[in-house]
Amino acid sequence: MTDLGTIRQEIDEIDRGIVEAFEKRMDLCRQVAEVKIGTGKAVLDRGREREKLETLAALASDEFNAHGVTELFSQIMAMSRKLQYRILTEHGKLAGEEFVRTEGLPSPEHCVAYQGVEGAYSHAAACRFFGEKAAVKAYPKWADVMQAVASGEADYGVLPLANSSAGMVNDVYDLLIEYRNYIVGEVELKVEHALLGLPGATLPDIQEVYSHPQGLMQCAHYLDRHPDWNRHSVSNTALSAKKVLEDGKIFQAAIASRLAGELYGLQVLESPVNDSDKNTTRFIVVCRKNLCRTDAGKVSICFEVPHESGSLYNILSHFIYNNINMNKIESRPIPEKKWQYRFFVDFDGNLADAGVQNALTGIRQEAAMLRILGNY
Ligand SMILES: O=C(O)C(=O)C[C@]1(C(=O)O)C=C[C@@H](O)C=C1
Repeated sequence: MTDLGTIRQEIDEIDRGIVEAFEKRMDLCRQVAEVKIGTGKAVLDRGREREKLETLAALASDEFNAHGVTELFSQIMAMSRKLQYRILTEHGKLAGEEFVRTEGLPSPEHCVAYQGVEGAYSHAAACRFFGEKAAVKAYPKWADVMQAVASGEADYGVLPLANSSAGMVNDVYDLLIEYRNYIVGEVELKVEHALLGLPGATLPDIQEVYSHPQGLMQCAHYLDRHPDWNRHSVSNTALSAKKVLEDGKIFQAAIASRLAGELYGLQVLESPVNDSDKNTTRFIVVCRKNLCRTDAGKVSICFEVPHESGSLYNILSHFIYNNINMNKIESRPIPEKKWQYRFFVDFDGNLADAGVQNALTGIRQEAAMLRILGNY
């Protein structure tokens, strides 16, 4: 039997040959990129790749190797594309060039929009980001906030995007696509809910509890310990406090902030009632203008991929290849395309970074849709 050392020597020699052939191939791909820049032809040519994979797989001696050859050459061609995107980027074909770079965000001229009523967590987030003196304006729905920003009625809008216990705020993700506003900032707020009742009410009086669905979700374990309480959703936590005051019923309680309790003259029956003491909501600040702070360190994008095997993997490979740290991925259904999804990804970086530009150039060409939602 041949010993391991001898076999390995032979493998090493073959591998050297593969590297040499790979480098020759990449040199040719460099030339392909120059031609494509000249002609404006897209880097990705699915037809050519499919044909190549079929031809090469047919050269293999058995099915196992045919599968291996398909895998190997898919990767080689993916590498070739990444090299070409880099060259495209070097030639100034930048993804994300539509953004206007700014040292700091301009102060609001008109107002900052938030959803709910005074005392809402979004109100607190707006004050945290823009300062207590900023002119804020409440709107009934999240879509109204987006619309006010899109129309210029408000300079900025503050919306909750995710909560550390209840997860993503689906509707706000969908609104980011529906409206062409940009994310220009973010603010995290530790959320501590209180159970609020009318002055004089006690815990045993309570039968009906009102809050925003997110508030109810974030206090689900606490509420489970009171199975006889009926839970009701309203459009905002602070609004639930207002409602309890206005209804004047001793058996009603709201789940909202202490501040909302103070504003609407309710008393704290129990606090905190959220299940996790780390309960934190991440709010985004949106603007109609495509502003990007020069020191921005996070990019948010949304993309759709063709409905075929491996397409998400291919898109994510652009982050790995360009050494980009992706810190969040979420998906939302595309209503017009049954069982298809759009993806929302956050990653570290600035649109001026070469790696970010390479990755976005690749994703722009290979995804069915790409939107850069913001760099902040
Ligand atoms: O032939 C091309 O057009 C290339 O860009 C080269 C190549 C390859 O590496 O073979 C790479 C990307 C295309 O999707 C198809 C093929």
